[in-house]
Amino acid sequence: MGEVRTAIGLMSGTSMDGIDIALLRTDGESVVHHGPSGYFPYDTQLRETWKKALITAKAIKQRDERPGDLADAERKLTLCHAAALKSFLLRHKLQSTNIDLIGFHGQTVLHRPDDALTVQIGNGTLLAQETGIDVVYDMRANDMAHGGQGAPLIPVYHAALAANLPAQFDTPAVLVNIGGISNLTFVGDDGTLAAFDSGPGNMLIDQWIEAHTGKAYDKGGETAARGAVVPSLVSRYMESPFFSANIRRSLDRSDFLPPVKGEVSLEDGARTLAHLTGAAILKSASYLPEAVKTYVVCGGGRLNPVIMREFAEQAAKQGAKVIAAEQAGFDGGAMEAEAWAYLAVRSLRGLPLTYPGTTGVTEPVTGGVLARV
Ligand SMILES: Nc1ncnc2c1ncn2[C@@H]1O[C@H](COP(=O)(O)OP(=O)(O)OP(=O)(O)O)[C@@H](O)[C@H]1O
Ligand SMILES: CC(=O)N[C@H]1[C@@H]2OC[C@@H](O2)[C@@H](O)[C@@H]1O[C@H](C)C(=O)O
Repeated sequence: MGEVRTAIGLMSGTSMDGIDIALLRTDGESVVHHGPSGYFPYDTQLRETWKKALITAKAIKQRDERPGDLADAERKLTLCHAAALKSFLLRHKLQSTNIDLIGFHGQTVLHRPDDALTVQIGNGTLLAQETGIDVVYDMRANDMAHGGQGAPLIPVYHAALAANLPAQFDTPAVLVNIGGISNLTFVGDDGTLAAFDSGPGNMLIDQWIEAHTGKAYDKGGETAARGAVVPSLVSRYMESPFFSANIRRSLDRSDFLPPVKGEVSLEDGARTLAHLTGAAILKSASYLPEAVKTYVVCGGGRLNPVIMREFAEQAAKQGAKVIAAEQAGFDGGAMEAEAWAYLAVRSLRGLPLTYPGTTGVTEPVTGGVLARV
């Protein structure tokens, strides 16, 4: 076993709803201890700032460019992370000297795998200065530099967790993250690892709900529960070349757009998009090496009962079961942040973050930039 470190992962995902934090003790291979976790939501003003940053970022040609208001947004985002971390430490009676390392994802503002361009705003050097803790950041770039999709990065952590899947669940199992975008990791009984982005997760539902109600998401799937699936709309999304291409591409938020307002009712739109989330995962899973028996769902989508029901009904037709991460003993809310802690420790040890089977990278590669205090 390598040196066990206490690491904190900080994740601000494509939903742009807030910062997930989790503490992990690990050597980057085995997980020795799952520590506390937390969530620090962004207020409306900050969410607007990140949304503007997505628009500004479209002008970026080289990944270190920060046009217009982007440099300001990056500083603001980094300071938000520093504040969240400090309050997390306080809440759990921890000192910065108790923490060896931070794994900092930042906020993806642009992701164009076809142009080998991925940009996460977040200044690792500033975060190290502000917190007094070493930071590993920018973990996607090296993968892309070696021909990878730059995402998903979580599979190596999913694989570590899958080794502890309770025996009552049939294998092969797939861990599915339903965040803004969904991604999945297949862990074969022989250890085969296959992973990719699987389609829109919650992001279309969030945008659809916000456009009609001003609310950030469909809490408890309440709106979707009152609607009906519109098959023609499902078909339109499923006709996207994303689902039929020869290679599995990673996704940017802008790759799928919500329906046009007025096209269907608010309720039918929400229901149809919840159905689509499951349909997209299952279509993408058809490219896996074997038929899946159990889908273990993490990420915010597991908290939308309509997504879970729609997904479970469609999966059952293929003989597969859908369970929430908690049913398998995992923390489905903390998993991404834990993964970033795990990846940071792997980066420090020079261990691979990604593999040909996970991002299509040419060979297993490490990644990340270390900012020392
Ligand atoms: N109680 C709930 N009811 C319905 N939906 C919920 C609930 N809680 C969270 N969600 C959904 O989950 C989303 C957040 O999920 P999550 O935090 O996993 O996304 P993310 O990490 O930002 O995305 P990604 O994994 O793509 O980077 C919210 O935007 C919302 O759509
Ligand atoms: C470019 C980028 O930030 N991609 C995210 C996004 O959100 C989900 C999916 O698309 C996944 O590929 C990735 O995040 C997860 C955490 C990952 O890299 O594993």
